[in-house]
Amino acid sequence: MLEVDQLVMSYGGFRAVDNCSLSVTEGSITGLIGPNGAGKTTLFNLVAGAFPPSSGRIRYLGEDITGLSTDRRFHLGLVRTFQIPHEFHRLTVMENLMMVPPHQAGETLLANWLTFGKVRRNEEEVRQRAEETLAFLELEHVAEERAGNLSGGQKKLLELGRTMMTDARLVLLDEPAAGVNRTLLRKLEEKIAILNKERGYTFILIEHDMEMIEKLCHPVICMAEGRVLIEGDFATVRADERVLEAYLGETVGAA
Ligand SMILES: Nc1ncnc2c1ncn2[C@@H]1O[C@H](COP(=O)(O)OP(=O)(O)OP(=O)(O)O)[C@@H](O)[C@H]1O
Repeated sequence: MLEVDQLVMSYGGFRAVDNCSLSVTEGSITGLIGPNGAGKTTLFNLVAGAFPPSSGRIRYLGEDITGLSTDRRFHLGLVRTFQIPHEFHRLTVMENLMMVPPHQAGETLLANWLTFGKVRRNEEEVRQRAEETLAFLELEHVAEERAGNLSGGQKKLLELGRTMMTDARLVLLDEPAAGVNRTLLRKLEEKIAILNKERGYTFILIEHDMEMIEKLCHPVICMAEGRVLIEGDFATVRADERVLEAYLGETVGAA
């Protein structure tokens, strides 16, 4: 579904992504792990189209998308989970779902109000989809709550819900477990698994929570110093000496 070929991203002279090649199979939940600074988020940004690579190519569903804007990628179903923009904290959970923009880039309140005008034409359809999404995520009881008042875990579920308001095919999840309590974490894992199995979403998931990676991801790709160290099932990757060394290097560095 996705092929990253010899991607390079340099910041000044520093290569955050350094000749990175990997592929992602449709229908998988691919885990992307690696020590801090390995280049995982930079790789996500390149795949989502936040900025262009210094060199290398990205192919998605057989098409070279290296030069495509974020919007075009979004229309092809390549979606990075929506953060809830700051100004949306004052809006309710329901409004946050109903105002998912057709374009992710430049997500501003004004742009969304303009979009809302269009959305009103098929408001019933959108409302129905939002209600289904709320039911799926078990968030109906906070439908009229302001998004800013939600817990960390509820916000992550809402972010997933906002993705579900689009026609996503490949979803990039950046640290979904961060700041989420154990109970909601289990729910988040369950919902990701259902979206994958029953609704056909393919996921790439950056995560430091190894329990979540072990439960959900196959394969697991470990990056270090901007490139792929190893890819395989969780047990194989965890036991690989190069992976241990990469993480150990991080621990020693931090100490
Ligand atoms: N805008 C930037 N300017 C300069 N250097 C950057 C920039 N963004 C990232 N880097 C550097 O690139 C390297 C890779 O960063 P990146 O955030 O992609 O790593 P990561 O694997 O996602 O790390 P983490 O797990 O800590 O989020 C790091 O050394 C980081 O300091």
